[in-house]
Amino acid sequence: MQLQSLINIRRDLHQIPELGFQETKTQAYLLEYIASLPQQHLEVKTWRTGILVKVAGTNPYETIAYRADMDGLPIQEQTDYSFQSVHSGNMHACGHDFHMTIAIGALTNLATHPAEQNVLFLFQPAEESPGGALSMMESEEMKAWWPDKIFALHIAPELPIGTISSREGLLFANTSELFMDFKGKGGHAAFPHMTKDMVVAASHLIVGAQQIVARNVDPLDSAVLTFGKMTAGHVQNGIAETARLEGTMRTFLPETMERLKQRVEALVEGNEMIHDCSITIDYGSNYYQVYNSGNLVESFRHIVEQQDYVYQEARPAMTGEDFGYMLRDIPGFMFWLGVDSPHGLHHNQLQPKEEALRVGVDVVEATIRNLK
Ligand SMILES: CC(=O)N[C@@H](CCC[C@H](N)C(=O)O)C(=O)O
Repeated sequence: MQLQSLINIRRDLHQIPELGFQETKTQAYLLEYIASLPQQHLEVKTWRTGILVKVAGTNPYETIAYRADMDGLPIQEQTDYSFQSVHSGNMHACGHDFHMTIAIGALTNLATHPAEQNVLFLFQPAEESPGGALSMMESEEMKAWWPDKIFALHIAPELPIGTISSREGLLFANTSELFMDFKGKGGHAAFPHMTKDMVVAASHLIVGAQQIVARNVDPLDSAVLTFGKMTAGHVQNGIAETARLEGTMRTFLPETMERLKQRVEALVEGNEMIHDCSITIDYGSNYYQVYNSGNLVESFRHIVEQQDYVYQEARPAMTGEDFGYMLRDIPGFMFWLGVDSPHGLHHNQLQPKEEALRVGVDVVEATIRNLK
């Protein structure tokens, strides 16, 4: 498939980012494209807003799957692209437009020149939140086409084009979302003694939370607790009755996540007493670590090097991915694809270079055909 065709598809998808399990336009776009391919080797199913495409092999001894996530993020795009998101407030700021386009590129080639084994393309909704991998795996559609091996990629803004990076074992962390709702008593800014100020309570909790990792996690282990969003109050001269914190926790060890949750709960109890308020905790969605199968990563490294791309050993990252659930039950791996963007993942100016689409398709197709 020509680079320009890949670019056109990526740009179309980039314009219509949709949040988890709302990917109806994205699904319709992909289904229309898939229907335009030669159909003799293809079978297509939908599951919620996702799609499963099976390409029959010429001498099938197993099924290998490639998974592409489909959802965008609730971020207002600030790029100067002529093909900016037309869904105000949503953006493909995590590269899922790339992931889907690369799947489409490899699928297009395989539809006319199938591999020996069966290939399953999984277009999976809701990676960012609330997580689609686990429920997709539990669906009748996926159970009927259960693969023997699986892999996926993620764009890496900090790596140059042509560089591929992965590692055996742990690649991404265990994650838990963290939502806290504060309820106190609002009032006039001039009468603080008659109120329970939730701006102060939430600020106090944020500062206290900075000690949780620093003083409860073994320095040789790793964890992160980040609050990415804080909302409270209505007016500059009023005292806020409610506040909400939204964040995420990341750990390399599953047991460290349990420790973080215990300490968060203790901190919340303490803050309720100090500020005479109520605080509820919701852990939202939790993702299982991404743990790569060693022998498959080794085979993958050979495939990358045979294609004259650069293979670089990755460090584990505190990113999360619900693809971890797929790797928990199916041998496989995930890798980083260099896209050389000056701005990183989840940034409102993420601008991956489109030449990386060609590299992605080459590597995915070669992996499907040659992974041992
Ligand atoms: C690759 C990537 O950026 N993934 C997301 C996954 C988010 C999981 C969940 N919504 C959370 O925030 O815990 C990430 O932020 O790492």
